Amino acid sequence: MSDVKDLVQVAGIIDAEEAKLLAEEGVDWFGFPLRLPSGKDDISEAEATEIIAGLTAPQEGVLISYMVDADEISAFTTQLGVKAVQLHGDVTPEELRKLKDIRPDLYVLKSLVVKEDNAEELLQFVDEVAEFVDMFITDTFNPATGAKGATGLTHDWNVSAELVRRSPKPLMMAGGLSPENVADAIRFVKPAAVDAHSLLEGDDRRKDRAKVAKFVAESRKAFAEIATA
Ligand SMILES: O=C(O)c1ccccc1NCC(=O)[C@H](O)[C@H](O)COP(=O)(O)O
Repeated sequence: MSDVKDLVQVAGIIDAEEAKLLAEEGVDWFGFPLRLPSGKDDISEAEATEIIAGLTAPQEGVLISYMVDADEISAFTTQLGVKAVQLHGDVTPEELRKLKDIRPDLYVLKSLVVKEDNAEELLQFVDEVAEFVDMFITDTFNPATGAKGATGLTHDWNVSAELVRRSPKPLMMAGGLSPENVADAIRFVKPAAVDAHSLLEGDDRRKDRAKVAKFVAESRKAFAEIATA
């Protein structure tokens, strides 16, 4: 997982059938939000562990977590058998440093949740923690609900683009990405990776095969374009 580039992640896997669909459509990383503060996980830890064990490289399972304690994060990733964790909570720079110290093998993604007026704060945070993080992921804040992830909302892509320019580490872009807008997002922001959840679902709240296929195809096409631009 050293040179992570042109990667497509889909988050919010709810069962083995959905994971199989995503694998068949060429998704690289599979995000499992677990132990959410709401207490309402979409999948059990046991089923997530089984799915993760069945993935074959370059496919990887990623724990999406609000945990903020390095020891707890480390223990939970070991339990699940994941090589990567996406930290969505307010983890301090000290805990990020500790996590890197105790688990140099773990690929750590830290979220940068974009609000109306916090671009400068995010840029400073990147400067502060980049050495303890392997990748950043931008996401969108929903002021109406306070949600920091899976909002289905886009944010100001100028902020994501500025974070890409500033960060010495690769950046995954997320927040309201869909089959229709992902290519424009990649061309504008030039991220190393993209991620989506809500807008790949059908009315039954499961991932829709046609939407996933188009999201992957549009992403690959745009990544190829920016590589040659
Ligand atoms: O995916 C979730 O259910 C989730 C829940 C709580 C925090 C983060 C979560 N996911 C993180 C992701 O990587 C999502 O895919 C990302 O927030 C984008 O979601 P969306 O805007 O719905 O595409």
